[in-house]
Amino acid sequence: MAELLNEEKVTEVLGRLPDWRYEHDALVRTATLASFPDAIRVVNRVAEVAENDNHHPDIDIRYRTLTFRCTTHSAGGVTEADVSLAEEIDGIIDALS
Ligand SMILES: C[C@H](O)[C@H](O)[C@H]1CNC2=NC(N)=NC(=O)C2=N1
Repeated sequence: MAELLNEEKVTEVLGRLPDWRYEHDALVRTATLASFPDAIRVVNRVAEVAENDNHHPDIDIRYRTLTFRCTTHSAGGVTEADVSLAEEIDGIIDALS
């Protein structure tokens, strides 16, 4: 079972992930892209990475604005897998913005 991160560790992680926040047992980030196709390109790339990692974010798509929620469903909260996925999502957004 993946180990849940405690409050102190989550705080430390958020220091490295300035675009993310901790909300209801998940790391959450919102990003607005230049167009709807650009947003979907980000979603498609994240989907490939998530599938490869076997760790999937919740994704909310509203026109150009994406909201990613990273939580480990099987653990009921944030684990290292969510931190890694958040970092990968940041890289994809930076690369496709
Ligand atoms: C069977 C499959 O490995 C599991 O359902 C994986 C898939 N992706 C997952 N993604 C996330 N975020 N949490 C999980 O617990 C999880 N479990």
